Amino acid sequence: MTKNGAAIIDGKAYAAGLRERIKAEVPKFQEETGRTPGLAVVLVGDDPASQVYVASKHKATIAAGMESFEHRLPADTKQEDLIALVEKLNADETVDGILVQLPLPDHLDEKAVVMAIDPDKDVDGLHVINAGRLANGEEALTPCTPLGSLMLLKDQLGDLSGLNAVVVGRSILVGKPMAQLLLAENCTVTMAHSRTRDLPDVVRRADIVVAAVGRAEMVKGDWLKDGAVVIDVGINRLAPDPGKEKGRLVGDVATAEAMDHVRAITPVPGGVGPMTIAVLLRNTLVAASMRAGLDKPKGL
Ligand SMILES: Nc1nc(=O)c2c([nH]1)NC[C@@H]1CN(c3ccc(C(=O)N[C@@H](CCC(=O)O)C(=O)O)cc3)C=[N+]21
Repeated sequence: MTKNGAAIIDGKAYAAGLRERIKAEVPKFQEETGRTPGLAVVLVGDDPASQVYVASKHKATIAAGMESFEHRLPADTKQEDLIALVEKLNADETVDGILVQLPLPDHLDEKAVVMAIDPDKDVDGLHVINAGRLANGEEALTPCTPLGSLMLLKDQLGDLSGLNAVVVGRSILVGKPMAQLLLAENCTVTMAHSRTRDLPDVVRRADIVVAAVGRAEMVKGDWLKDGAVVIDVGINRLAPDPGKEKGRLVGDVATAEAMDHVRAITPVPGGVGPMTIAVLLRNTLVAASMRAGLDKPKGL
C-alpha cells in the first residue's frame, strides 16, 4: 500500500506461487502416466530480446520439473523447414506443448506456422481452433498473458460480475482473448483501440482497465476512475539516459500518476510479464493432462 492506499499488484509473487502449485502437480502426472510433461520452444533467428525470453522459459520449465526442448533455427530458415519441424513436434509423444517464439523474421508466414501446430499442443492458445473455442465458451488452451492478467484481477477483486471492463488494444495475442475472458466472467466489456473516439472518457467509465497497446505510458492518471483496478500489459523500453547502456522499462500506463487514482495496479516490470511464463507452464501441464485423458489439474 502507498500513502493514498493504492496497491501495487505483485505479479512476480503471484507467479512464483503458481509455479510452486504447478511443480507440486507434476509428480502426480508422472505417477499416472509414467512420463514427464514436455514443452518445446522454437526460436528462429537471433533477436536478443527473444533469446532472453526463451532462456527464462527454459529455466522456469526445468524448475517446475518438466522437460524443455529448445529448437534454435537460423534467421534464414525456410517456411517449409519450420513447418516440417512443427509437424515433427506434433507427432512427438514426449512433447505436450509447442511454442513458436514471435515475432518471426519477415519472410516467414506467422499465421501459417501457428496454424500448423496441433491445437491440443498450442500452449500459446493462438490457433484459430482455440480462439474459436474460447469465443464459444468451450474448454480451450488460452493465451498466457490474458489468462495471467485475469488471475491477477480475480485475486484482487473476487467476483468480476457486472463490472465495467475496458480493454485498450485489440491484438490477437492479448486484447481479443482478454475481452473474451472478461466477458466470460460477466463483465460489461468495451474494446478500445487506435480509432476509438474520446479514449480518455471511455477509460474513465472502467472499473477494470487492461492496457495492451504497446505505447509507453499512453494511459494517463486522470483517465482513470477513482478505485479502478489496472492491468498494465505493456513492456516498453525507453531510450537510455546519457552514459547508460539500457533505457528503463515502462508499461502502457503512466504508473506514478495512476497511483493517485487507482485501487490497484500492476507494475512493469514485475507485473504481468512473470505471469505470462507461469501460465505457459500451467498450459503445458493442462495440455499434457488433457492429451493423457486425465482431469484438468485443480487450483491452477
Ligand atoms: N509465441 C510467443 N509467446 C509469448 O508468450 C511471447 C512471444 N511469443 N514473444 C515475445 C513475448 C514477450 N513475452 C514475455 C514474457 C515474459 C516477460 C517477463 O517476464 N518480463 C519481466 C522482465 C522483463 C525484462 O526485464 O526485460 C517483467 O515484466 O517483470 C516479458 C515478456 C512473451 N512473449
